[in-house]
Amino acid sequence: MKITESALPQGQGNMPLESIITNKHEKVIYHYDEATGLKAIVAIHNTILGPGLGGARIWDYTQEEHALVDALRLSKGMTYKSAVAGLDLGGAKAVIIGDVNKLKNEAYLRKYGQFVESLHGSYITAPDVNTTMYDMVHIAKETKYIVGLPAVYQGSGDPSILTAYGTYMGIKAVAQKAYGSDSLAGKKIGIQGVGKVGAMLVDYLSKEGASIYITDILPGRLAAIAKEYNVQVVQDAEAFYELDMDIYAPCALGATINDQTIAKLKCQAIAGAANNQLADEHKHGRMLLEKGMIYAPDFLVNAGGVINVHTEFYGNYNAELAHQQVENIYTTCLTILQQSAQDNIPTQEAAIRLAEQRIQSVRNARLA
Ligand SMILES: NC(=O)c1ccc[n+]([C@@H]2O[C@H](COP(=O)([O-])OP(=O)(O)OC[C@H]3O[C@@H](n4cnc5c(N)ncnc54)[C@H](O)[C@@H]3O)[C@@H](O)[C@H]2O)c1
Repeated sequence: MKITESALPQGQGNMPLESIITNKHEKVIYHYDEATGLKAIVAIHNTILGPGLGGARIWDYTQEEHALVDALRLSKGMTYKSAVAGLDLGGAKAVIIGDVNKLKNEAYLRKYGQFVESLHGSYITAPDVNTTMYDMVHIAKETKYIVGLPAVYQGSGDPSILTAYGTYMGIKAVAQKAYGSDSLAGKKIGIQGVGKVGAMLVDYLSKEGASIYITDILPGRLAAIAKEYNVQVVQDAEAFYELDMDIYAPCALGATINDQTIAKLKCQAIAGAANNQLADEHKHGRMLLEKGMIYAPDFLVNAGGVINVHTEFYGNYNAELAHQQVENIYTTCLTILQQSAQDNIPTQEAAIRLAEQRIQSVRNARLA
């Protein structure tokens, strides 16, 4: 089976189910509840470093196989994200199938919480597409294996704040590599998508004196940001790729780095918060390398959110510790960029290699 981009909320299309299944997931569980209409899949990819943590997304998939593919792919991504961020967490993801507007209510969320509880902590749930930190409050009535609650419930609150900070660190790291200095003063930076993360990124970049270009499909978002900050608004989404910018920061959708956009982009570097930026991880990672364009791996740059909830899971939420750990994205990113240059491999591959080495070394330490 092949799926197309439009079938998924975000991410890579044309990925055969068979190739994803060979990713060696530890466990995949399907749960159906007739009374509430809950249909959920939890995919646990790898728990060598710790319990599998990943968000729960609700999406009205046209076919249930698409949901399975999404769960398998995203849970594997979480394994790498946590491993490369140095967290004691494995990778997992929950995908809940259905129309969020028709189905989501307290009973539905509590039923989902019971399902999570039945997995005895091998999976820890969190907010994702169509699930908010306020939904977590209902889910938490049924399970202790949950993070991402609002601050008033002793949770870590809105993850976007640290995701934006991590993205800012990634941008500074690519600038250091490209220009020999991580100062962003005067650098032309294009932010695609000024939602929760993109808007906060504008704030960091404007404080550093960057020259900021923004685009978004929502004119209201553009107007709100332009009212508050000195930014150039680009209405034409396609023309955005051809801008004379130094750094491109994708903060909207996945798969925006593809055959068409690589041909148009003139920037020196790419670093942004969006998940699954490379339409084809191998092909487009290699194309960027060959074009001499520095690419900060997305799952490293946007790890601020999972770093934030990580400290919530292991005891009391510690904002200061989380902030420090997010700052480390800068150093890790430089290490990966260096490794990629040294071995002439795409940065995404260098990041995956680093994650796999860490998982393997911890596995070896346990066996020794
Ligand atoms: N929020 C987090 O903590 C977090 C963590 C990890 C990854 N991410 C990823 O970062 C990205 C941004 O997250 P967010 O929380 O800011 O989301 P958001 O929904 O608040 O913002 C996304 C913005 O992108 C805009 N957009 C959508 N399609 C677009 C297009 N074709 N061109 C230009 N703009 C477009 C939307 O209008 C919106 O303003 C997403 O890909 C998300 O999955 C977010």
